Amino acid sequence: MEAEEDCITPSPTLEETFYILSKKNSVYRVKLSEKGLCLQKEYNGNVKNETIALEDIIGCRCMRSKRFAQKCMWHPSSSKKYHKVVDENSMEWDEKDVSAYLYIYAYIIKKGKVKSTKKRERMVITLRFRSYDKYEDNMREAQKWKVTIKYYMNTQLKTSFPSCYFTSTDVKIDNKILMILNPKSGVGKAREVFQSKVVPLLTEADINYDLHVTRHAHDARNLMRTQNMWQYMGGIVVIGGDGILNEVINGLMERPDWETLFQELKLGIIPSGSGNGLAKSISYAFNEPYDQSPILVSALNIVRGIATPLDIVRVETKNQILFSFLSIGWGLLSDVDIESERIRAIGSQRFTVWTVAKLIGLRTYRGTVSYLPVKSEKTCSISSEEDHDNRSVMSEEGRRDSFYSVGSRKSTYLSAAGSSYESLREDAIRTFGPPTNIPPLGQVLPADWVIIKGEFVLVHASYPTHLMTDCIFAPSAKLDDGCIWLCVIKSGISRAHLVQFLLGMSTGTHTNVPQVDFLPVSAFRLEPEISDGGHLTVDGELIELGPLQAEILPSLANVFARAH
Ligand SMILES: Nc1ncnc2c1ncn2[C@@H]1O[C@H](COP(=O)(O)OP(=O)(O)OP(=O)(O)O)[C@@H](O)[C@H]1O
Repeated sequence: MEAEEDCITPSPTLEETFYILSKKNSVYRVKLSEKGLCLQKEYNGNVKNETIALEDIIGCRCMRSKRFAQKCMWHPSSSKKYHKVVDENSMEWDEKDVSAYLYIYAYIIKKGKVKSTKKRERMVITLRFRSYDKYEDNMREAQKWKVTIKYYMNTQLKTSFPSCYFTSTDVKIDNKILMILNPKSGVGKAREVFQSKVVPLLTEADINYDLHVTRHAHDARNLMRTQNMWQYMGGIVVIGGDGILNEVINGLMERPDWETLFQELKLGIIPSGSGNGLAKSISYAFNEPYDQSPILVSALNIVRGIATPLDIVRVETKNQILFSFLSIGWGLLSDVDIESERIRAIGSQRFTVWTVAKLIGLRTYRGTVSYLPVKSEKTCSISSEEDHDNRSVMSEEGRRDSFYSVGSRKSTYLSAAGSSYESLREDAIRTFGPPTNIPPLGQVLPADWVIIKGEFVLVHASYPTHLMTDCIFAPSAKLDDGCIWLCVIKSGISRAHLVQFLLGMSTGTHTNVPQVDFLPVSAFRLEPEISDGGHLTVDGELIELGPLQAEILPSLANVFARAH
């Protein structure tokens, strides 16, 4: 007997041999350990091993035969349909068959059709338990396997995200998820995508969820602010674009309990927008084959329940505080993003078409860009011990009480420290969230800031790698590196270099183009000349043109990701 490859089975917890009735001399030895399943096929003296890693398993269900028993003990789902089964609690079972079945759902990485590409593929492993004469005894065996698999999945989750809520006795992952679907995102197919591609996975993974379909802009934001989010310790997931996730994050920041919610809650995104920058960045960070099946890969992140830290950026304008997870832009790229809205129906191609149009009549904008360079990546957040003149550093107490009114256009600084804000209107919505560590807008910046005054083609900042699926804007970024990656292009750049820059954004080579500055910073300030016009965007959403400053809040949020 020779093994093709070794199964990863460090001291298997459960082990069972299953016979294949249709093939004499063939058996499957199946071993379960905390690493996953080892399927060992023995046929005429040869041994073939296949390992299904635990992180690739999303769930399992016990079933009972509906009409007739199958002959094979396990098979990949891609092969023929063998027989019908029903849920163990169904009344439609076949009395003559005492077998119990365990269906194990896994999504494994396979080679794609194109060389060197990979993709995730569904695989269903069916184990038939029939050693005993009574169905109840066979079902007990199947249940033992199911409970053990779920226990291992749960343990993996606890290790990766200890603050998650679990009941100590029940191994079922029963935390409810809130799904927020934007029916208008992208080309308007989010509902269909959810029903056909996401719901089946949620069922296989036994995920308990509520679905909220947004009715208008700001619906998700209002929901976050006003509803009890503590019932959604399974996470909050948007089915839409980056704009709807931006609403969720800002809505959560409008709650007094924002701090604990951000610690406990996992946020997720199933892409159906036109940009989908964060969904791509998350998969890119963990080397997941996103491009082949973005929805499947993103939904798998969610059903496995593992989370990883994500940097958030605090954005301050003249009249509001915003929280951003993707980008801030002024000039060419933001103009393209906003102006191409009118051809939204053509999908993500709209960006390419509009960029070409903008290059023909290239505009520049006057203003001042200031930034605080990082001292070293990974530690580039602003230290609160630094002694800057005019800096507003808040005490822990002040931090919890800090709020800002987004309903009010005129706000007054009340605290001496300067980063606690109060609305002039009683009923205004308050924004909480961490305080600033940089001087308020309008105040002089410390000496370690770099200040550039002039005329710009664009100023664009990104914190994760991708602005859009096919735009790797900050190739060196990590989800939690504590850096804002700031790109500055001044007027005077040659057309050739600008084209090289734009083309390079799909591969990441644009960062080395001459006349392009690409810098990791902890914070920056933009002071555009309003009369020059142009668009200012945060996470791809338009905001009023005016002075703005941004600073990194390292690892403030947690996002679903296949972080191993
Ligand atoms: N039911 C709705 N009708 C109209 N607008 C909505 C609705 N629900 C949400 N919105 C608004 O739509 C905006 C864009 O949504 P979303 O980000 O989901 O899609 P997108 O713009 O196509 O994607 P991307 O941001 O990735 O480009 C959000 O800012 C949100 O305010």
